Amino acid sequence: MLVRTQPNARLHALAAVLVTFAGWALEVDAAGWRHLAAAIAAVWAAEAFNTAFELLCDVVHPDYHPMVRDAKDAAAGAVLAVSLGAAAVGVFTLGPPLWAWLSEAQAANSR
Ligand SMILES: Nc1ncnc2c1ncn2[C@@H]1O[C@H](COP(=O)(O)OP(=O)(O)OP(=O)(O)O)[C@@H](O)[C@H]1O
Repeated sequence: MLVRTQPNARLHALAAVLVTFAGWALEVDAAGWRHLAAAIAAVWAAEAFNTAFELLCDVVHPDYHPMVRDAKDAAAGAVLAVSLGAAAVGVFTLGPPLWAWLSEAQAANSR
């Protein structure tokens, strides 16, 4: 349902697939997989709660209300915060092996 109805969830799904592929290609170790899996799960959980909250708001108060606006904005902010944290986990987990792979490829090219 999330992927079908929420454009952001489709982006999260694409990011999860890309990160999983990168982790496999870069041979991330068990600790790295733990961090990546926790980050991906946290983003999906936040997205699911945000969607549930938006649907509830729309049922309880379909008309415009500044408090509904603020409540929805706060819930969307939570998704953004978790997504930024997940991006940082991705950079710190995939960055070093990616850097090592790029350096190796460059050294092999210059030989
Ligand atoms: N009933 C409402 N009253 C006031 N503002 C609202 C109301 N419904 C939505 N908004 C505003 O519009 C924004 C988008 O709300 P909507 O329910 O369309 O979520 P969405 O487009 O699925 O967003 P998201 O990207 O957070 O999933 C909210 O963050 C809020 O600022």
